[in-house]
Amino acid sequence: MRRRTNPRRTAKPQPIGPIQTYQVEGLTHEAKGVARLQGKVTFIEGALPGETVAAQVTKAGRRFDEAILTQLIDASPYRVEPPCPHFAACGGCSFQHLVNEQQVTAKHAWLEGQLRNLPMRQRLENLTDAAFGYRRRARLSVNKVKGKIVLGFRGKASSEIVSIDRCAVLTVALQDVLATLQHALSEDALATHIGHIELLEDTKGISVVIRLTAMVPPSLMQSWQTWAQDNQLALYWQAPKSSKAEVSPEEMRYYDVAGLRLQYHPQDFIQVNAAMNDKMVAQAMAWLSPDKQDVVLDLFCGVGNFSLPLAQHAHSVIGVEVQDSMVNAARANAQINGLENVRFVAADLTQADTLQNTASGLLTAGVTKVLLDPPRAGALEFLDSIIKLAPTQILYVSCNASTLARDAEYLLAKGYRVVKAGLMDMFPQTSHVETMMLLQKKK
Ligand SMILES: C[S@@+](CC[C@H](N)C(=O)[O-])C[C@H]1O[C@@H](n2cnc3c(N)ncnc32)[C@H](O)[C@@H]1O
Ligand code: SF4
Repeated sequence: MRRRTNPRRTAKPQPIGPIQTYQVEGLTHEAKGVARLQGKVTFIEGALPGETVAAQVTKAGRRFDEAILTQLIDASPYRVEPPCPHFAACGGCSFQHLVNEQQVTAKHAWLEGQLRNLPMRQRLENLTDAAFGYRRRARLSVNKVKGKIVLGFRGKASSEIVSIDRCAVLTVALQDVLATLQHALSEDALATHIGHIELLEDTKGISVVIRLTAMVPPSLMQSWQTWAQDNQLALYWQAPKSSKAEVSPEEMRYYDVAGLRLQYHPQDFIQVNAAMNDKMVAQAMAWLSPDKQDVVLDLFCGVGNFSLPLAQHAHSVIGVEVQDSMVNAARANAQINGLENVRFVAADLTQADTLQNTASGLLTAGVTKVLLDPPRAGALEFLDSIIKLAPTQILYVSCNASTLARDAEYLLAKGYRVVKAGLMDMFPQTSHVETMMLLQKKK
């Protein structure tokens, strides 16, 4: 069977100019060294601040150039040998050549820049944990190249799949499963019928979700079921052309947070870094400090990762989430944990009237505090609906500092002030930056 060509496939950048010497002055949060040559800014892949490097331009723009490092002339004292042998080719990590503390320093400086227009009395805080072995969830692609099965991640310089046998950011148990899977897939008929494979580790154990691109004979599925049993793995299947929600069997997984047990299904969202999730939830409780007078609204609540810990302290909690499966899981989680002061609403928050329609109910409920954890696009569409509820405090958890800055500026104009904010290094070695910000209604 011919594989579809990927419309997003990108080619490896090619050098277009002479090799030149650069003094590197800065670092972007995407791990590109920043240098200037005759006044023009050049972003150099792989270069670090304080270094002298030889580099070659791959893309010349009007305002800046992009270049690749060809020779390290004088190295930074913070440069380290990347622990992962796949680092040069794999697109999963961008920072392994820089000692972890300096990665956090670079992300911190970048975040300060993003939030520069927001008056804040306190300095940004940093929340960190292990630099490797932290990922409890990973999605690997499968492809056949020149007759060989390739299981791995998309590449750094192109979207070709790079074969990965060990991945240093995965939990140790998932690293072992990956190695076993590589071996099992290499000669198996199933391999050509798989789009991607997801690995998950939680408190219950390890599961593997196989997304099929075509139906396969039941005998083949059965032999994989046996493989999974032999390796003490739970196996889930996603049928070809099915929606993300159609993953079978129905059997739920679970993870622990804040002394609670939370069920979820493998297609549901959970935070990828378990140790950082524990710290993040603890920080959210400490910053928002809900007490028995508080009615807390938890927007984008997933399976109740914040809502249920909040319900342990607050008078009551209302969680809002668009995915029915997660709302059902959240309701079950409240029951399992014996929390009767929390309810969950299934609603799409990007629809302007969602909160407005429920606003009268929420107003009667007397919401005092709001926690929101939106996707990258942020929350601008419904900030007015939140403001109408007049919460005394808003805790904003963000995976996109630029939409956070925009939304916080809006809240500032509407009578809130920023109490504090902090960087959460959820994904060390990568350029992702997560932020938590506490806003307070001015008296
Ligand atoms: C970043 S996750 C956070 C989930 C949860 N707070 C946690 O910590 O596990 C964002 C959540 O927002 C939900 N979501 C995305 N778009 C939404 C929308 N338009 N309305 C309501 N929920 C939405 C997603 O399904 C997902 O569960
Ligand atoms: S994602 Fe894994 S395999 Fe890829 S560079 Fe990072 S540690 Fe290595």
